[in-house]
Amino acid sequence: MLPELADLLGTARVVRLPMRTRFRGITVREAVLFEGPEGWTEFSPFVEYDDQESAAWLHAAIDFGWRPAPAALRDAIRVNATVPAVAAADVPAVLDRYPGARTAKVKVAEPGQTLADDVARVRAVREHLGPEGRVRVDANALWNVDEAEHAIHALASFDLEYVEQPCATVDELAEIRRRTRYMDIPIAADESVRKASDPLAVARAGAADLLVIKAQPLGGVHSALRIVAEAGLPVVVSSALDTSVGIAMGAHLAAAVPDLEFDCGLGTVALFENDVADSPLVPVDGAIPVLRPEVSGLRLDALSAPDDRRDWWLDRVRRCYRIVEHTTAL
Ligand SMILES: O=C(O)CCC(=O)c1ccccc1C(=O)O
Ligand SMILES: [Mg+2]
Repeated sequence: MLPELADLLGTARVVRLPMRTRFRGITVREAVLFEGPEGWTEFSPFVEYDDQESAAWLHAAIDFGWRPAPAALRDAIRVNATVPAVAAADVPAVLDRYPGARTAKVKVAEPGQTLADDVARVRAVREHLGPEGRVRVDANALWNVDEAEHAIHALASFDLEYVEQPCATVDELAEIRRRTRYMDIPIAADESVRKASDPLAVARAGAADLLVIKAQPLGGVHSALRIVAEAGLPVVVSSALDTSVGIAMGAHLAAAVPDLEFDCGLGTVALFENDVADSPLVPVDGAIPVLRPEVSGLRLDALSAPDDRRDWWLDRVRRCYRIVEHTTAL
């Protein structure tokens, strides 16, 4: 199942996509695309990740390009709008890029901002979506337990669907979950799943009500599906600021999850100025279709990364391939 390194590298295209709005400190996102027998696939670990962590992302890329996807149980996936840590006044412009979305995920706890900024942003989202909208927030592990308790209490009046990764560790998640139980707001684990040596530890500890599941960091569609089955918790399938190709990987995972009660974080192509497909996987009527987008050669050329970045990424692919070779379940 594992392709030869030369075959992998032979189809590699390294692209750079400018973002419309800064997200997680990122204004330009780089990705490697490969074309396997199943179609185009993506490798895009964040630049600061080490090779060990990035190897799971390469495993995922190979899985999606070289192994048939599991049977799809649905042909469209409802997605949430993703609202970066923008000023409240800019919220309507962000939400307008997600036509038909009934759910929004709002970034909070951004370094350099205050709880008042978070409250104003979440209020603006709630006002825009109306009482029937679903509003969730994501703190990316940036609060300690006391800060989280204070912030969740301040945000509770906006009727939160859940709070994603309020604190960093499994113990802290368990503690904040105990402390906020009276508010009846579920706690979701993201980094505690995708960056943990044991992605099931948080479920086993009873430290979260639901899990955020991402195909690339969890080693691909098949291995993520196994984690979903073993965790026994509800899941949200999300992504990592991918091109339409990586989003398609997430859509195929979401399509195969037995129970999908939450809208998925697969609408983020809307945050980019450009994409590798003429028909990008952006939400229409609040959903994306489960398909592999047609990648455009012209767009790949226009979005090509400069030579030094291409060399950096291909070296990274070589190093990660050596790790995958020795650990693979493919
Ligand atoms: O879930 C979403 O709405 C979009 C994806 C997202 O938020 C994200 C994208 C890149 C890196 C981290 C995260 C995150 O969920 O923390
Ligand atoms: Mg998250």
